[in-house]
Amino acid sequence: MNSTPVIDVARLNLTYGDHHAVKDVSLQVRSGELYALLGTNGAGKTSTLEIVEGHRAATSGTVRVFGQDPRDRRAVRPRTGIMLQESGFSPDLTVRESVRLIGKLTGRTDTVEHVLGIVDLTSKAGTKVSQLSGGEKRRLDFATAVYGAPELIFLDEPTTGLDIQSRDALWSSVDKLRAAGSTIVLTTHYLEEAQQRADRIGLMHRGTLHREGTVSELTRTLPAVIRFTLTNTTPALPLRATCENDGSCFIETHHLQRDMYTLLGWAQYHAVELCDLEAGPTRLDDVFRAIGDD
Ligand SMILES: Nc1ncnc2c1ncn2[C@@H]1O[C@H](COP(=O)(O)OP(=O)(O)OP(=O)(O)O)[C@@H](O)[C@H]1O
Repeated sequence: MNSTPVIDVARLNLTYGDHHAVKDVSLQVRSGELYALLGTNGAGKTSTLEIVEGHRAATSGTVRVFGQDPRDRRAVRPRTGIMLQESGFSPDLTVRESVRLIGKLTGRTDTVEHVLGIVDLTSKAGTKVSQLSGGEKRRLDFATAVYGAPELIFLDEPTTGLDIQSRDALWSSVDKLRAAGSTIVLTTHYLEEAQQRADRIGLMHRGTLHREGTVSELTRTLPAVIRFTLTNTTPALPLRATCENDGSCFIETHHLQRDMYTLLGWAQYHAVELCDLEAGPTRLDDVFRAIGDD
């Protein structure tokens, strides 16, 4: 990996009137990474990305993309693909015309047929944008963002409104772009997508970069959980558990494997059935839920 960051944000601040929307945010995205910028509603993700994308001026701080000021569109735009949350296509243009127009603006080389093939919209090439479904419009958005396989791609909630086949297809296209060296910046409220795919995650809350790290760095401070239901009276449990009147119990643990072994050994010995047994590592959802407790 190239050691010069693709994106370098230092002490970024943005105010809207009296509202301090982005507070002293510093982050770097390295070449080839998939960096997910996640956060609670109104945390400042879109505001931060709009500055990094060159759409908005910062109140203070510095932002460099490929070592350049992102407002220098000629230097940065040809190397960058952007899939915004809401598309800005002209409804009267056809799918083919939209891709051709936006493709030309990027200055990159590609063909309309190729990108429509990536998003499975070849059969809709002659259809007007106004006649596309919501999911098809999202796929068209993605097609224009990846036209010419840019070095840096921003994906803002890319899978919202997509069915499972289209989601899988989109992620497999992202995997191919990454294999070819593209750097990806993702925002999403589907945490499992970030958990599965992000190399690193920046977690924003109330304008600050609240936490940053790999999934395991973010989750390892929180316990894993074992859940089960007891239907009969049993001998005392071998571990500290929280149980409700209906018999449902959970155990929080930082030693999932060891404590599962203890629990299963106990259940086997006493012939206790652990109904609806589940055990899992800490998920990103839990990190989000813990934000308010920090
Ligand atoms: N143009 C604007 N003028 C004034 N305030 C704004 C403007 N855009 C955003 N805000 C405010 O700034 C804060 C950050 O908004 P932003 O859209 O960056 O958050 P976000 O993290 O993208 O949120 P979400 O997950 O809900 O999309 C919010 O409190 C929002 O109300």
